[in-house]
Amino acid sequence: TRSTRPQRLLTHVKQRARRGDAQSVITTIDDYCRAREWAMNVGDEKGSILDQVVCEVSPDVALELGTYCGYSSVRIARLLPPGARLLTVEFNHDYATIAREVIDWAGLQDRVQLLEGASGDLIPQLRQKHGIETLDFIFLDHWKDRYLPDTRLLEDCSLLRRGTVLLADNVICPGTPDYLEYVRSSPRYQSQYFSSHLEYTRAEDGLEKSVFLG
Ligand SMILES: O=C(NC/C=C/[C@H]1O[C@@H](n2ccc(=O)cc2)[C@H](O)[C@@H]1O)c1cc([N+](=O)[O-])cc(O)c1O
Ligand SMILES: [Mg+2]
Repeated sequence: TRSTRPQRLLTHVKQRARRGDAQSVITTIDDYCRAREWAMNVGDEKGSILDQVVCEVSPDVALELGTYCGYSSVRIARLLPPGARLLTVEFNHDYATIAREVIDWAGLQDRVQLLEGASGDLIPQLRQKHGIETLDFIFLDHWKDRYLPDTRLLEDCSLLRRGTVLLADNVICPGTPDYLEYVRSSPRYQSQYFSSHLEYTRAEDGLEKSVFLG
C-alpha cells in the first residue's frame, strides 16, 4: 500500500538531515513541505515566533498537545536548558511512531517524552504519573475544538501557576474561536496575538500567547 505523508516526511529526513543536528531536521522538513507536499507543521515563520517565546520563558517543564511528526517537538526541545524536559501528547499511534524517529534523528530523545493517548485522559495523569507539579509552558497544536476544554482541564488539575505561558497555533486558520474568546476575555489571562501566516502558504494565521495570572 502507498506510504503515508508522515512516512514520506520521515524518509526525507533520514535521507537529507544530519543525524544529531536538530536545525538540519527542521530545515529539511520545511524544505520538503514547501517544495513537495504540505504538512501541518507549525512551520518556519510561526516557528520563529515559537522559538522566541520558548527562549523568553526558558521552561524547565514544557507540554505540547499534538506532536504529529515531531517538528515542533524538535523546535522546542532544541532550545530547552540542560535538565529541562518536554512532554508531548500524541493520540495517533502511527504519528507517534514517526515522531519518535524524527525526535531521535534530531538527537533530542533525552529531553522529550512522548505520551501516547488523548489529551483529556493524559492531562489528569501528569502529576501522579509523570511527577509534574506545575507547567511552565504549553504549546497547543492539536484538535482545535480541544484547546478550550484542555485549558479548563489544566486549570482544574492545578497544573498552571502564575506566569505559565500558553502558546496556541492556528487561532485564525483553521481557527479556535471559543478558545480565543476565553483567553481574551478571562481576567485570569493576559493575551497577545502574533500575526503570521499558515505554514508554507500566504494565508493569514497567527499564534496567541496567553500568560496565566494565577
Ligand atoms: O488540524 C490541524 N491540526 C490538528 C492536529 C492534530 C494532531 O494532534 C493529535 N492529537 C493529540 C492528542 C489529542 O488528544 C488529540 C489529537 C492528532 O493525532 C494529530 O497529530 C491543523 C490544520 C491546519 N490546516 O491548515 O488545516 C494547520 C495546522 O497548523 C493544524 O495544526
Ligand atoms: Mg498547527
